[in-house]
Amino acid sequence: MVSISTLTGAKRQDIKNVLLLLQEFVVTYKDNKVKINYQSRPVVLFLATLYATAGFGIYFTLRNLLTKYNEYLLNKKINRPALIRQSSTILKNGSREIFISKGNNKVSRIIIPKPNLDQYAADKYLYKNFYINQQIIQQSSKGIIFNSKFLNQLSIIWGILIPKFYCKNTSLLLSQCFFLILRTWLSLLVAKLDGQIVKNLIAANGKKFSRDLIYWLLIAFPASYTNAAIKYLDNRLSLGFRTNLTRYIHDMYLDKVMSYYKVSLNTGDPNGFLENIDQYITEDISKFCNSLSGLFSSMGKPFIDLIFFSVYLRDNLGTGAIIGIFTNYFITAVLLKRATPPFGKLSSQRTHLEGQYFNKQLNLMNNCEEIGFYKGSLIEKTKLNHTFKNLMNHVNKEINISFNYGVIEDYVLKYTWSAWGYIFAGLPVFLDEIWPKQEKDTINKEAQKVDERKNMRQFIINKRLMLSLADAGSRLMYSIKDVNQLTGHTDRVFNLLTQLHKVHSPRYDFGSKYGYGDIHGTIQNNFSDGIRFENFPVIIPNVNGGESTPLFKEISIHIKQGKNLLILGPNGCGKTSISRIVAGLWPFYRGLLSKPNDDDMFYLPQKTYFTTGNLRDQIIYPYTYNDMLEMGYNDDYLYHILREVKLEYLLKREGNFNVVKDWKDVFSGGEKQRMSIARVLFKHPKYVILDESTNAVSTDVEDYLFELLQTKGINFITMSHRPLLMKYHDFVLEIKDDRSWEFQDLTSEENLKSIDKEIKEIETKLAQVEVWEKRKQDIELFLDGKYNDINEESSIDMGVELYRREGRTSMSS
Ligand SMILES: Nc1ncnc2c1ncn2[C@@H]1O[C@H](COP(=O)(O)OP(=O)(O)OP(=O)(O)O)[C@@H](O)[C@H]1O
Repeated sequence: MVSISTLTGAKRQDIKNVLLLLQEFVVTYKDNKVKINYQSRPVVLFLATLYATAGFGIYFTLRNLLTKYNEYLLNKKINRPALIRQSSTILKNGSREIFISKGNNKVSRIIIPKPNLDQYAADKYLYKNFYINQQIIQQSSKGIIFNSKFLNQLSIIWGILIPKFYCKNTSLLLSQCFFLILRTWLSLLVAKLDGQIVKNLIAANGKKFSRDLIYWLLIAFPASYTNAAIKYLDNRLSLGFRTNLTRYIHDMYLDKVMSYYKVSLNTGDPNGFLENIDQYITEDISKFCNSLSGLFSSMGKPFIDLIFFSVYLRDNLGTGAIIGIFTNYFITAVLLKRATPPFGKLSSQRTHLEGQYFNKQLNLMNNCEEIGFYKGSLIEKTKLNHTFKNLMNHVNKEINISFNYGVIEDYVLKYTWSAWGYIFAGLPVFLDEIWPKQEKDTINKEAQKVDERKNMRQFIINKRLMLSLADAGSRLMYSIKDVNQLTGHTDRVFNLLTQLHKVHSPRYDFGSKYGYGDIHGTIQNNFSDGIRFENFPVIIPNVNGGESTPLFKEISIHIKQGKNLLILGPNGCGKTSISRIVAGLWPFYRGLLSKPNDDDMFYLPQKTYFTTGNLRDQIIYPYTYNDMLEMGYNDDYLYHILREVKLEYLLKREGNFNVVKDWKDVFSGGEKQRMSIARVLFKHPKYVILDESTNAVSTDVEDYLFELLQTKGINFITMSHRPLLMKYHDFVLEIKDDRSWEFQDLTSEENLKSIDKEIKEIETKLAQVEVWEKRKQDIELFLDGKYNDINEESSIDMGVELYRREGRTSMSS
């Protein structure tokens, strides 16, 4: 503790003064001189905020307790919650039920409403028509008074953000508006109170000063509450927008149409091509939602301020002053708008470049092993540096442009407008000063003092309001930059939605000029008698659509139920392309394709995909653990499957099925393929399409796996370039180098005979080889001088031939 006696004289005096002042406050309050009006605005507002806070607190606590109780019941119902990870089930009403692991062996349940597929079909035309309208507008610019591409785009996206009036986002938006108005009103009260406090101070009216100080502290509570509420609602609104938009996109992106695949091939249309779509879905949407919700507070608040303050100031300063202020605002706003660089475009370019850099890094991570083997560090570094340099150049350019603009903007908005504010706030004071001068002598001194205090109070209020007005105006101007940035984000999000709608169309043909080509092929699903191709062309989807040349001549074959087909052909002849068309990844331009139900078919791609998750998830992919339980299977069954594909040691090694690893890096090439076959056994489809699915396993394991599939009664269509696989198949479709094809029934009498004949021929040739090997040994012995036991059939001529071939120089031996 510092004793007062130890301080210097001046400091001691200061402290004494403060203590005296405090004492005066206490005494005045004790003497009940300070009269608090309990019906005054600050008190009412304070109490209202207090009650509202308590009300909300009780409501949210009850709600949390209810949610926790429901989760408790749910976790009790589910025996092994820790095993349920990211699983989803479709409920009867079409909504999706998702269980999300919360750690501590607990899960929470989330319901995602059923997507409205009709809406996507209808919305497609909004995006298509937008571009058609834009083209028309560009062609005939006359006659259209007002057209804003940005506002048109935003109005279309708005339908996703707020799909109907009675929804969560509407209530958030209305609450936001309420708090924005409340804040402006509170600012007015604060300005008045400010003026009052200064007036009391000048008048040295301790009683009123204390009262107003109490009011000030009381009103600070609702004011702070309102400010926090605006920020809170801002974040919640952004989250609400993002949820709606992301769900809308996910529903289109990840449904049966497989837009995620089609978008990746959407390279034909240079305007529509979405590079780094992952960045569009993650970063761009988030930025768009943040900047849109932020704009409500950054524009809404100054806008409401401008209206409120100017109405109030008009009463104090007169209409002329308000017109003067707004004329100044308008002129500077127009000038500044002209000087504003294209921030939206710049920010959209930066996002694009950042995406490129991010993806190059991701590519390095995903392929680190391969790059390591190739010793490709240097070239990867060069590429990364190049992309980074592009990004840095752009950011530099942006910083430079922003600097110049920043100087002008700050000078005009911060200082010129404030100076203008001072002038107008001071006007009534100066005018009052000038006007009563003639009667100066007649006015008594006391009245003059009262007038001065009044003037001071009015000046303080006006100054505060004027500065707030200038601040509101400048914030509105600053938000032009935000609007510009929002324009860039909106354009990117709109482009994403347009492309998704384009590829989502069933008639989408991958990049023809308008994206919707002539797809005339007929697909007959639920075909019960195997698979049938009639005049089936294999066409690579491209700008020419169905008109481009098929990879090989059109096929017409029928593989009956229970039979297996082998498709043979050299690299790049189009084997995988057949499965792409059958699986619906590529469009079917012409002909007829009859195939079983989608549920009865399973495709094993050349490159096995491993999902993030545990060992179990790898076997049951694409099913979830919940699905597995519903299908009546358990972990014992999975162990049985692992044994069948000779991978049971994995379970022993890893310990249990719940081990989570990056499985693509853990499994060897052969293990990956055996794991794929395990998936087939789990799914047990009628047909499986195997695309080089056994080329990494040894021939004995390959034999075993094919026999396993046969014993399980699973039919297969195998794509390969190894004729050896014929023995497991009934038919072979061989694609030749000249794009022709040959179809053989390996089980026909004729074929069986020719195979027998071929086997005999091979056996004869093998026997011959054995004879030749024996003779060769005899000759070697002869040449080495050990001629005692040469076979009679061996000849000197053969020896000479061998001698010449092996380049010996002397025949002395
Ligand atoms: N998206 C695409 N754009 C352009 N060409 C493609 C595309 N996809 C495949 N192709 C081409 O189509 C041809 C057939 O490819 P496909 O993958 O069907 O061959 P494949 O017979 O399965 O070859 P492999 O035996 O090497 O697996 C190839 O020449 C390939 O380059």
